[in-house]
Amino acid sequence: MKPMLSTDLNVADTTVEKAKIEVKGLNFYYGQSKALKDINLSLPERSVTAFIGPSGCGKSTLLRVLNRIYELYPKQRADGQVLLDGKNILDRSQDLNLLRTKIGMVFQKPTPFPMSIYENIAFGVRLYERISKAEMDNRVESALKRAALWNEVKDKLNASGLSLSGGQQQRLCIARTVAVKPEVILLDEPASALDPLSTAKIEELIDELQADYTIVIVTHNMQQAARVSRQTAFMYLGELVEFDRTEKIFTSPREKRTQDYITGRFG
Ligand SMILES: Nc1ncnc2c1ncn2[C@@H]1O[C@H](COP(=O)(O)OP(=O)(O)OP(=O)(O)O)[C@@H](O)[C@H]1O
Repeated sequence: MKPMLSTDLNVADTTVEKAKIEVKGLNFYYGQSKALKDINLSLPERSVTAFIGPSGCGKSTLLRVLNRIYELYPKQRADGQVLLDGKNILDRSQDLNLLRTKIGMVFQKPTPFPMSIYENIAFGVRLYERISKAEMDNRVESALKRAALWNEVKDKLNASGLSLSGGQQQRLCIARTVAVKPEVILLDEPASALDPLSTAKIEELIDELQADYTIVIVTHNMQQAARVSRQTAFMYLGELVEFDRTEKIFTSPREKRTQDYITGRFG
C-alpha cells in the first residue's frame, strides 16, 4: 500500500503508515557552517525514501546524521531530534554500536574489506554476535542470497572480495549490511559508480529489500529516484523544500524550486 502523505508540507500521515524515523527540528553544523536548517520529515517503515537535490544541498549530510556516522569527524554536530521508533538517537546516552547494528549504511564507492567474500560478511556479524560455524555459514549464504549475489559467488567464497566486479562488490557490501540484521538501510549514491546493468540489479534489489527494511537512498539520478522510491524529499541549500509521494514530486510538485529542479532548470 502506498503511504498517504498529508497536504501539509513535510508531514507524513503516520496514522496510515507507521513512521520508522522522524526527524524534528534538525540542524547540522560543519564547524561554524550550518549545512542543514530545521529539517522535519517522517520516513515510513518498510518503504524507500529518496533524497534528491543539487550538489551541496545537504543530502549526504542528512543521511549521515541518521546513523551518527558524522561523529567520527571532529567539529561536526547536530541538534534537534531524530527519533528511531520514537527514541531520540541523538541523545548522548544512545549506544552507538547498537545504533549501527540497527541502521546500516552502504557508500557510493564499493568498499569491500581486503579479505575473502565469506569473511567480508562474517567479519561484521562477529563484531556483534557469537554464533557457531554452521550458523555463520547459513548467515553468509542467506545474506548473499538476499543481495542477489549467491549464484555468482557460491563456488568461490574464499576468493577475495576485491576480485569481484564493481557491481558485484556493491552487492557484497549490501549483503554485509543485511547480514547484521539492521532495521534501516542507508544508501549513499549506491549505483553511481556502476554500469547500467549493475545499476538495474541494485535497483531490483532495493525494490525487494523494502519488504523487510526501511530504506533511504541519496541519488543524483532523478530517474532512479522515480523508479525506486515511494517518497521523495527535495532539498536545496540545506533546507527541505518539499517531501511527498514520489509520483507527486515528479508530476505536480507544490514548490517552484522543486519544479525547476526536476525540469532541469537548475542543478
Ligand atoms: N566535511 C565537511 N566540512 C565542511 N563542509 C562540508 C563537509 N562536507 C560537506 N560540507 C558542506 O555541507 C554542505 C552539504 O554537503 P553534502 O555533501 O551533504 O551535499 P550533497 O547534497 O550530498 O552533495 P553532493 O550531491 O555533491 O554529494 C555543502 O555546502 C558542503 O560544502
